[in-house]
Amino acid sequence: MLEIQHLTKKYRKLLANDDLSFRVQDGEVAVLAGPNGAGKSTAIKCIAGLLRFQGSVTVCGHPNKSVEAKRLFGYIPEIPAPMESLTVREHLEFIARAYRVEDWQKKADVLLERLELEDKQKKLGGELSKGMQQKLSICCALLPEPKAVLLDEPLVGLDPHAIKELREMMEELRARGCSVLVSTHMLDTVRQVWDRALIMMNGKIAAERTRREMETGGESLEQLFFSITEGKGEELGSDSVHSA
Ligand SMILES: Nc1ncnc2c1ncn2[C@@H]1O[C@H](COP(=O)(O)OP(=O)(O)OP(=O)(O)O)[C@@H](O)[C@H]1O
Repeated sequence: MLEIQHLTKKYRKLLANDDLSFRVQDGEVAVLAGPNGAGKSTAIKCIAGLLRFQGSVTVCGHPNKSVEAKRLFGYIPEIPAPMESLTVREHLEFIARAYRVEDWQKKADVLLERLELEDKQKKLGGELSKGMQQKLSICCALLPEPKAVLLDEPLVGLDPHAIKELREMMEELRARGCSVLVSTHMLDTVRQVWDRALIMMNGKIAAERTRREMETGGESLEQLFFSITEGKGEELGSDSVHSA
């Protein structure tokens, strides 16, 4: 489980995340949506332990910056950053050794095949296209079979085959009890997958719904998104991100 309590992040005077609290249960896919500048990437980077913040984040009960937590979560950043001088295969070997992944060669083969990178294994990180870098980033995050996965705009730049595979991978992660938090603008693409929707606006969670609540209320994810972001929603401020 991912548990976020009172997460607050300021960039100097800019309050980018304002007291966020939510959970992503085991076997649940939570989608984090919101307009540009709402604070989604900042939240994901804080949860991944890449930024300093106030509040607490735990991964399966472990503080997010602990070694125990880092063993348990995978992170797919918005902008992939492969190592220029390692090949695709060497990236996976590096991850396998760092995380002590058993039987990693077979698991790597499956991931590479699913994301159509099997013929790119000898290419260097610096020689990959943006989409290939993104696919490699997904393979690296999923190879250790994490218990929680953070995906920051993972669909941008992927071809239709990879989008379909990633969607199926999210469903498989959920089926094996993983907590998945995915930030995206492509609401249509995650329509089949999400269990919990978190709509961010002005650095806050402006609305949180489970799929069941939405289905009961007859509301779609898009309707909720526009009702919040076009000013007809709940508890909103007027600026896109407010200063402290
Ligand atoms: N390194 C930084 N230094 C200062 N301000 C930053 C930094 N990174 C982000 N911000 C600001 O924090 C706010 C939230 O940005 P963030 O990238 O988290 O939004 P987002 O919801 O992910 O947006 P997008 O959908 O455009 O990716 C914005 O006002 C942004 O300008």
